[in-house]
Amino acid sequence: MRAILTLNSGSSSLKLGLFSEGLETLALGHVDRIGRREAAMKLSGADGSPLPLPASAPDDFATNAAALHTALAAFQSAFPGLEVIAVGHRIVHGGIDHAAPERLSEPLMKELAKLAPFAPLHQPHNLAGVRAAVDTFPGTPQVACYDTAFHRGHPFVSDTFALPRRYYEKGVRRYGFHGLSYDFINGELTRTEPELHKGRVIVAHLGSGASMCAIENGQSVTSTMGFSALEGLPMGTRPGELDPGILLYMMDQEGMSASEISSLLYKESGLLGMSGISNDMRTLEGSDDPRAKEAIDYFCFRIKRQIGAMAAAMGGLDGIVFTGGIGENSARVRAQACDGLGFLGVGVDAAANAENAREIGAGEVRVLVIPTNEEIVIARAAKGVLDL
Ligand SMILES: Nc1ncnc2c1ncn2[C@@H]1O[C@H](COP(=O)(O)OP(=O)(O)O)[C@@H](O)[C@H]1O
Ligand SMILES: CC(=O)OP(=O)(O)O
Ligand SMILES: [Mg+2]
Repeated sequence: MRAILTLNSGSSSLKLGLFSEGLETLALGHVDRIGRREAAMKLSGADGSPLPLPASAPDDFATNAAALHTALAAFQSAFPGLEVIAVGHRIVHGGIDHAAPERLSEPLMKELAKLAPFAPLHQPHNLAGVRAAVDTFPGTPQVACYDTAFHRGHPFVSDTFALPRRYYEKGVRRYGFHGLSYDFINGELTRTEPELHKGRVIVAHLGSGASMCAIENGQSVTSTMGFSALEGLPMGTRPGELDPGILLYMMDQEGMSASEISSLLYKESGLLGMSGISNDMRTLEGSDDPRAKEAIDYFCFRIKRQIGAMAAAMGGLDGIVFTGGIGENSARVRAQACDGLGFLGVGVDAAANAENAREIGAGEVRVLVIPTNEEIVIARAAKGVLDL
């Protein structure tokens, strides 16, 4: 069986997708906590039912490459005769120049590696995923799909910081991320909501990483994430928007090094840092600790602020789409983020919201819940680029 494989390698997780040449989903995989003893893999077939897992050995998930091999072995036993004809990769950062998916080559890998300092939690792992796939499938074409690409056409005011111009020239710009997810939602709106698609829509991608994007007539206007995946909304372990004076204070007064600050910002802040309990929204929602409530309140308040800001950026609002693990599943977050926005025409129907219904709005502004699918965007791009 000929298939397209998609990979999304994160710092401690690996997501895989297996698609037929006709782009039907054959299987999905998710490996969590790579490199830790509690590492775990979940595989599901086309209908979402779990696929059998092979017997596991201690080193199966020791590294990204090991996790990839383990997951592939499981796919191979579930689909005898599996032949991977292309591998598509989520590459978080495409920099200034890469605005469309493209075939990976050694020179391109070198160029993309130079962007690693811009996305230290993602880019090196994405590229390690490419290396592992090249080793596993020598000669098989590999395609890069950039998380930044969706935003490359946004206007200059959304692309720049108010720093001396030389930094802009050096690439210190607002890139924006989660573009594969926004691309998917945008495509769904084109297909199912053509009128709304022509209008002004805010998409809130709320997962472990979280961002929002204002999309007008299918084009990214502005996004909460900028230069790095740290800006904007608070996230599982990242703080989101922060006064840069705090970083100066940490360096000058607390004597913190760049790597200590980096660890604080990427791994110890956000929902985890605020609550002191967990980076996982489900756990926080299940907790009666007041710090869990405060962390959720802060998360929702920042989303609400951004809805107002983005509506202003577009001169009005026709729809809001919630997506990502939290956006798709947390009725509490959706309700709280939209609470008090009646002046914008935003309301939420409590019963529909509680059921995670597709349409949850109760005002003039459409409010939708649409599950994202970054994997299919990668598979489509691989097929398109390689003309399969
Ligand atoms: N039923 C639920 N209620 C609230 N939050 C949920 C629910 N299911 C998943 N989540 C949250 O979604 C987040 C993970 O989102 P996801 O998009 O899967 O992450 P990733 O960015 O790793 O792909 C976690 O905070 C998780 O708690
Ligand atoms: C860019 C980003 O934050 O990605 P993720 O949500 O996968 O962490
Ligand atoms: Mg994500």
